[in-house]
Amino acid sequence: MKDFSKVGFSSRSSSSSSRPDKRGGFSDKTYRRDRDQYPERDSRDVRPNREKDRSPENFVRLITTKSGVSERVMHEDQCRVLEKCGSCPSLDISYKNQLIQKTADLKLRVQKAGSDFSSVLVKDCVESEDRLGYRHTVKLVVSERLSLGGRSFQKEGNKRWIDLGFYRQSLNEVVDIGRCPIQSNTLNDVMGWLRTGIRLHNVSVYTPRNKTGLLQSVLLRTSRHTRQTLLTFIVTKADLATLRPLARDIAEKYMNVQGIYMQVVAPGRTLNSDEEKQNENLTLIVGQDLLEEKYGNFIFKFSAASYMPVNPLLTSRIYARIEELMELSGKETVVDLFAGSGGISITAAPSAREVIGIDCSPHSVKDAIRNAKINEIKNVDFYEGKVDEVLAKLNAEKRLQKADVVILNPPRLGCEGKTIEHITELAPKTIIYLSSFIDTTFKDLKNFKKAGFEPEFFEPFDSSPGTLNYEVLCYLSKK
Ligand SMILES: C[S@@+](CC[C@H](N)C(=O)[O-])C[C@H]1O[C@@H](n2cnc3c(N)ncnc32)[C@H](O)[C@@H]1O
Repeated sequence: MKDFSKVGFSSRSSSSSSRPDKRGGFSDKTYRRDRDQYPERDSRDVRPNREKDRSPENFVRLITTKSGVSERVMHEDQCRVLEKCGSCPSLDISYKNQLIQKTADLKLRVQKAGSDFSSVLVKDCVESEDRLGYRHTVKLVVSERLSLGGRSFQKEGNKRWIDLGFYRQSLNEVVDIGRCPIQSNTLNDVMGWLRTGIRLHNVSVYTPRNKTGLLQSVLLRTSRHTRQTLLTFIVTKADLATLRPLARDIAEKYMNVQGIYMQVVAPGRTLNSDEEKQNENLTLIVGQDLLEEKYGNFIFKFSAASYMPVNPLLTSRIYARIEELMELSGKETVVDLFAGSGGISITAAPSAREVIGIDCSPHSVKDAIRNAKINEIKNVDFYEGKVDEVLAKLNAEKRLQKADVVILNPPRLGCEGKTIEHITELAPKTIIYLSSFIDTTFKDLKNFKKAGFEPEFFEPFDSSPGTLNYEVLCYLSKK
């Protein structure tokens, strides 16, 4: 276990050279100089707020047309690549108005979804207590710039410029996100060490044009509670000889880095969510394989391969709200579908008779079982497999034929196969659907409605301030 009182930079290396030191490590001074090339702020024009632009309709229009947002609120954490990156179109709109905008956006989508939902109440968007620095998991593309301002780096010997970021909208170019204001400081610090380390350890970067190079992207996840961080290098081939010195150096320099992994993915191929979940080619290079996070009063340990929510403080709030909506008296059977590492199951368990959690990821189920043990929860059973298959099996074996409450939190495309049929066979009084992609959720809600489950309200939660994303709790009851 690492000593978390020692967070931040280590001062163990005294070398000030920009080359690796005798042990192959790089110096703090080099790191700081590299970091200063990516300033956090930039000066921008502040345009006056105009009262007439503040109606919800205007906000929806402003974000969808992208033409001249007229309310700009400068705050000290302004992002220097706001427009280039494009991920946070409402970062410089006041937070109060971001919430109004998201509520209005949901109302519009509910209206558009048709007459099935037109009379359903849409509640106000619940705020995120962390408005900046809330993002605790991210996947970043690694790219190497070969020239800057007309100067070629290659012609100047071993100088290199490494970018970590996202593909620029509609262009095949990576925008380095600098010190990203919506990202936790821990992740921003690790990114700084990464840029320096990749450069000084001479790790080659994959270039789609030439189809050469080793490092494609990095997955980072960190804990708000302990700052423990796990890092995964996504590479084109297993090359531990190259990656191990870099991994050792980063783990030694940055005390929060708990474990560093390598994952091999075919060159240039996008890592789809199934591959991320299966993680067959995941190898631990240095350190330990778990980080510890806290939601509400419960402790959770996550491995690098299981699903981990992005905004921890808001996640605690959503779990607490789900538990409240379940109205449990201690006699109920609760079924938690797409249960991940067990967050909802474990939060609900103390108020229920029993909880059954299902997820297809073996890593998440392993984490969920461990998390139940850590929190001394004994009335939860987790099952691994596809939701529709496991529900059918549990029903056939008479292990699960009835439930009082079903909570489901599926991935982007919603429910597959006979999932909805199997849920309605359990005859729950309440169904709670937590959705990150409301447009695809309407399809499932229509099927629930056909089976007699009416949506009573939609409650949005601002999981990603500054961006257009939010999550929605849909509360359904049997009519
Ligand atoms: C949005 S996450 C749910 C997270 C979880 N509710 C939590 O609070 O951490 C979606 C989960 O669904 C799982 N999953 C995706 N497709 C599935 C399927 N067909 N059957 C079972 N689980 C699935 C993924 O492994 C992932 O853990």
